Amino acid sequence: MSKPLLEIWNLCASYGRAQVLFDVTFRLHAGEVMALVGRNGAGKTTTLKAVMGLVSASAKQATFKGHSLDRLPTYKIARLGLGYVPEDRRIFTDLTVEENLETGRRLAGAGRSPWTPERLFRLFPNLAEMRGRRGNQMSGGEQQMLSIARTLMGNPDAILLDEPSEGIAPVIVQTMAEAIRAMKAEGVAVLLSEQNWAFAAGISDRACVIERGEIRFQGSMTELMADKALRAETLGV
Ligand SMILES: Nc1ncnc2c1ncn2[C@@H]1O[C@H](COP(=O)(O)OP(=O)(O)OP(=O)(O)O)[C@@H](O)[C@H]1O
Repeated sequence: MSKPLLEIWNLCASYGRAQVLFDVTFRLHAGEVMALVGRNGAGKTTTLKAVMGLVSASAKQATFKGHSLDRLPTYKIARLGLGYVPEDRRIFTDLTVEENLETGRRLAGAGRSPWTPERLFRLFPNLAEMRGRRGNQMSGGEQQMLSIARTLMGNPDAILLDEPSEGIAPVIVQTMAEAIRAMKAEGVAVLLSEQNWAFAAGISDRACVIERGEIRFQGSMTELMADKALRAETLGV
């Protein structure tokens, strides 16, 4: 397998005196979709935030494209090409879809074709139909897609998506799945934190199972699908 794009070892994090991540270790390879799955409160969001430097880690060894992330502030991590879409949809509600996309624009790395609004509208056809609409007139699912599209405007090599299917209508969940597959086809690696097992299983190549802040499994999605006992114990599915 190719050299990992993102590599995390022994990540530990606490809120006050309560430790919530214990030696979390995983790798994300270029062009793959990996699901970080686990029950409510297992530590998925904290893992993504700690990778991005938004939660301070008591121990962290992380590299992205060979650069150490250990002491970098969040904006520098993002500039290396690691995009992050939090659960709470960071869009500008007073701006239109097109204006929101412009706020995310950054130059693409050498040899890569940059994301443009037109390319993103092919990925998210429903955003194309509302390009002049303001964020505050969009549904939660539409805002979620805009948040992802805006992050792609920064031309990341990989993107961390926190629960993209949460609280959105089933028809939009399907569009979201197609968009994630298309992102992968365009060469963007995706680390997806998810509680929606069916959604994660349908689009991911590999999976990490996190339970009470510890990684219990890392392997192919096919392997995890076959391990009914582990799924029942750690995910309840
Ligand atoms: N700001 C905070 N202060 C204190 N404890 C927190 C904070 N955020 C999360 N926690 C706790 O840390 C643990 C891990 O939470 P985290 O949000 O990372 O889990 P999760 O797997 O993403 O769950 P969810 O799907 O509910 O977001 C939980 O026990 C949670 O209660």
